[in-house]
Amino acid sequence: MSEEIKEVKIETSGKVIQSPCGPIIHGLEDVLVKTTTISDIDGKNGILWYRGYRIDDLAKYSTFEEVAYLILYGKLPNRKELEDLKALLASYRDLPNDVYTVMTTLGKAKAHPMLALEAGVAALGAFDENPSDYSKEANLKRAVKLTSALPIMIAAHYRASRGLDIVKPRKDLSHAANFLYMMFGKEPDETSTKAIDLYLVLHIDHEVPASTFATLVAISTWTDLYSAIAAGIATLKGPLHGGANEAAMKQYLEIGKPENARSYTEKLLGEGKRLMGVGHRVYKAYDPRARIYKELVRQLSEAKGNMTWYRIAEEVEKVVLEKLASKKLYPNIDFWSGIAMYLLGIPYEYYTPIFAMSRVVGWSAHAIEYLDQHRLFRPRACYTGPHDVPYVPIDKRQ
Ligand SMILES: CC(=O)SCCNC(=O)CCNC(=O)[C@H](O)C(C)(C)COP(=O)(O)OP(=O)(O)OC[C@H]1O[C@@H](n2cnc3c(N)ncnc32)[C@H](O)[C@@H]1OP(=O)(O)O
Ligand SMILES: O=C([O-])CC(=O)C(=O)O
Repeated sequence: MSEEIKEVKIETSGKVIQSPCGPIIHGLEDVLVKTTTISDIDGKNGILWYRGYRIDDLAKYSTFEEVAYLILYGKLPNRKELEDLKALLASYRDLPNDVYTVMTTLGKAKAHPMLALEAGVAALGAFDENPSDYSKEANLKRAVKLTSALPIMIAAHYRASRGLDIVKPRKDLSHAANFLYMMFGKEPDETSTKAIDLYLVLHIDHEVPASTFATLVAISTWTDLYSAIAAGIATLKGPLHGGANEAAMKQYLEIGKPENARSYTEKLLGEGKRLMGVGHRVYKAYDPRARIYKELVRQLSEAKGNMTWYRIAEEVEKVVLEKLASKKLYPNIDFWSGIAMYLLGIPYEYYTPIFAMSRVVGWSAHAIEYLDQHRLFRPRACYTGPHDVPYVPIDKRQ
């Protein structure tokens, strides 16, 4: 590593590893990679803003379509702008037959739907009408197209995995209602639609988590938006990130009943293991999205007449607050979100895909924003192996 790089002074509040070449900011904690006007997090006080609006207000008053407009175009839409976006989303409610085939083939093969979604998004990219157009307008159109496409892909995978015929999308339903309609083949009730809609509002963007960074790294090479989104999906899948919603629900299923929750949680923590749906790199307070969605889960559980999963999570939460709050570890959104999906009859492997169905908007917005302040991401590693090792011909090697 050159002297010049060694001499760079790095100031960070994150964890630093001292290497022979200088400090390494472990996991890039608190490293700034871009400026943004899309979202902001106050991790100390547990506050999240989208384009300056508090998440609490948007969760209370806005639908997914409105918030998608806000994230993509930078302002809350007036009625006409909202209707135009809904019409555009509806106009894109279709997939090329070959993309359906990718999703149904992988569904029948019981491939994890996140893997299938990576493949589906890449396949959709192959059908782009004008792949050499990298303009902001073209990418915004692609972002809307992808937003319409992901729920269709997920529902097609789900139905094929259960040996069911696919249900084609309807243009007259909201984004959330159309998704449930394609999953279950009947128009959903208002409570179920609200549960999905709020889930989508709360997941739409979150500054630069691992998946958004993966999207940014990809787009920084001037690759296409589909490839960058596929990178985001690949990264979201992991249980330390979006995959935690699936992992948290599996924990609750293992616990089985509220009476088992305390001993299960204490045992797991006693063994030094991680509780899924707990902790966050940025929030050192209760995740504001978790606070909002917890209330929806409570209401949905009451409406469905099934309080078991809410009660289990509540018991686990008590232990977390007693034992982990001193380490500033609190439930995150994934702690609560899976329970709502479970109550809607959605199998747990689809919880992270539904996260992606929303986050595709944030990934796209960040990719488009980054292209305006673009520079290739290319960090360095500190090489700690030998140099100039004498070459030994294969027959003389030990
Ligand atoms: C939408 C989302 O992506 S939200 C995050 C979803 N992910 C999860 O819920 C998975 C569980 N949580 C975790 O693994 C972590 O909290 C992460 C990955 C989210 C963030 O972790 P980091 O900021 O990297 O914290 P780090 O790994 O350095 O952990 C700090 C300390 O907290 C502990 N810790 C962190 N999370 C947990 C947890 N879920 N359960 C128990 N202990 C935990 C670590 O063991 C470590 O303890 P130590 O200092 O005594 O060694
Ligand atoms: O911000 C993070 O690191 C993870 C997260 O909560 C999200 O992506 O929604």
